[in-house]
Amino acid sequence: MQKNSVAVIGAGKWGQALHFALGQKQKCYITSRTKRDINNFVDLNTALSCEYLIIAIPAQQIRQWLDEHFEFKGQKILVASKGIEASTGKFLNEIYEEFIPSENLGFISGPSFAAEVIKGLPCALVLNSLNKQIFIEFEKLFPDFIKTYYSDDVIGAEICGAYKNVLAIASGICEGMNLGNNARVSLISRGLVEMQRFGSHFGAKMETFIGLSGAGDLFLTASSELSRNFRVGLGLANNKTLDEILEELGEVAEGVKTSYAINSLNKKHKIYTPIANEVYSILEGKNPKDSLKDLLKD
Ligand SMILES: NC(=O)c1ccc[n+]([C@@H]2O[C@H](COP(=O)([O-])OP(=O)(O)OC[C@H]3O[C@@H](n4cnc5c(N)ncnc54)[C@H](O)[C@@H]3O)[C@@H](O)[C@H]2O)c1
Ligand SMILES: O=P(O)(O)OC[C@H](O)CO
Repeated sequence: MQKNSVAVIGAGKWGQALHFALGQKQKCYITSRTKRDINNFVDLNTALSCEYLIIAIPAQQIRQWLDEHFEFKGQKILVASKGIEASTGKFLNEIYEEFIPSENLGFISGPSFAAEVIKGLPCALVLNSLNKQIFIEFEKLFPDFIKTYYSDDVIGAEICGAYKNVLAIASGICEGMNLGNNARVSLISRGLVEMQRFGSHFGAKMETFIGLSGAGDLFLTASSELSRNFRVGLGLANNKTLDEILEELGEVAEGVKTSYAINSLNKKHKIYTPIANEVYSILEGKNPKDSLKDLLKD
């Protein structure tokens, strides 16, 4: 393993933004499935030999990627994805822990549009790990324009990062239906309560929901067309099919598959999640106007 070396795995929007950010203080490698014309682009084996890895591949692809490509050699890993595995209902920390010891794992959360990070605009992020040493080591790698906070609430961060994407779809639907600011903010506020109810069932801490990982990322994602998930919602309200929306988007919108995962988890654990239920139903073909009626009377 190359001591003190850093690599980003996955050269999508977020991988490239993190590569830019981490490249401010030290050399930062990047790799992806297909070769890209990016500074310090390396093959996968070179990246995997780095001491510090930041993995930014879509949530639904993580298990297969770890299974087929990853070899644990003591690397310290920061997970940059946000989502829940639809086929199993597992949170990303649960998947990673099947392959890597938890003391080597950290998880990024908080409001962070890649499009702004790649311009060097300021933001604040949370690095979540059960091992504070992971935070101490990764914190030093981040540039001055990103303020990092520590939390040990890994499950809380994972749930917030995943759930807010589903709520952003709901908010985009609300916006696309021209329901007004009162409706959108009511939806976001009740979404925060719903996300906290869901998360506390799995042991997440209350403080996580009112901080950057929870309210912070939810307010950002559910109120801006920069969000891919919000744009999925706009498309659904405008009667586009999901296939059309995803094709136009050309990037991952994690909230779609995550809403399937939440639908299974809330049935299994009997958690009351009316907004996520309606997003799931709309993705399955329900008319958003019927969802609105049901949400107002539920
Ligand atoms: N874009 C953002 O603003 C942002 C911010 C925070 C977190 N995230 C999260 O980061 C993750 C990645 O998002 P993104 O914006 O980079 O998405 P993206 O659609 O821009 O890129 C996804 C990348 O993953 C790669 N990929 C897809 N399948 C793969 C596989 N099987 N093996 C290896 N690589 C594969 C693709 O080639 C692509 O480079 C998502 O979970 C997202 O929620 C994104
Ligand atoms: O564009 P989205 O909806 O995937 O959101 C990106 C980030 O998660 C915002 O923090």
